Amino acid sequence: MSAPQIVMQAKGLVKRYGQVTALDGADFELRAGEILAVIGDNGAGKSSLIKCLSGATIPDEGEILLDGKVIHFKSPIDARMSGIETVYQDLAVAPAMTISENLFLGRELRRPGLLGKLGFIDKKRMLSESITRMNDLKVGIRSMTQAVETLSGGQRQCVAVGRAAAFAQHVVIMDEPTAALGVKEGNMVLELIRRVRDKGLPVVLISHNMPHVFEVADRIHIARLGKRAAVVNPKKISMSDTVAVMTGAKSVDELPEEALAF
Ligand SMILES: Nc1ncnc2c1ncn2[C@@H]1O[C@H](COP(=O)(O)OP(=O)(O)OP(=O)(O)O)[C@@H](O)[C@H]1O
Repeated sequence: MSAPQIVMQAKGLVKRYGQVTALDGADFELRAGEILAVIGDNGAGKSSLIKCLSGATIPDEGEILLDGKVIHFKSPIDARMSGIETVYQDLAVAPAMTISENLFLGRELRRPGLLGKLGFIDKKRMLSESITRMNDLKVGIRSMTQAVETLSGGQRQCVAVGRAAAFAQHVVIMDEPTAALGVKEGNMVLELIRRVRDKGLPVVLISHNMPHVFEVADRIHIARLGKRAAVVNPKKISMSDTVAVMTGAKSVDELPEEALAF
């Protein structure tokens, strides 16, 4: 079998907040075409890891590589410019704006301006592009001119995920995208996450929801005490063994070799 293509990698990340060491030499590896779930107990360092990968925080030590090249993100804008889109837990959508306006929030399309000036916002083009991009991902929302506040929680989450997927060139990172959703809505978002992967974008999925993780993940990165404790294959390990490693009740050495997916 040929070696998997590594899209994003982190080696020995350290992040300290005063006395607290949130990341204590954490490694990370995202492969092309996969959904990589990142799980861990509260305080294991998941958010800190994701913040380093998405440019929201700068690690104190260690390095991050994109397509094999070392990168130094100084802000989330740097990460975005490199094709990494993040869907945050607190859903950065503007409720009173339409779906189309939300999709292009912060990157509005404009008509060419006169004398080199910035032109007016091109709502028509934004609308037609929104329809194309959302149809592409099969997000079944009838009208892109609907205000986001008229949507259900699951549909709003689909807009947030769809927005990230529509603009990401490299990687989509999602922080708890199915938290606070009902069963049907959660499934709708999981379906969309699969479509994002199948479109060719690798996905990093941070989640506490083990059934969801086992349903969609190709590999599971287990974070523990600021490190990567293991990467496991959800098809070869039980949920209870995964949780046992996550909580420290079981050591990685106790797992059968086939369960590991480093
Ligand atoms: N801005 C901060 N200031 C101080 N301590 C922080 C900060 N951010 C994180 N920490 C600490 O770093 C450790 C790791 O936190 P982090 O949020 O990365 O973990 P997590 O796995 O995402 O946890 P959770 O599942 O609870 O969100 C925790 O002990 C946390 O209290």
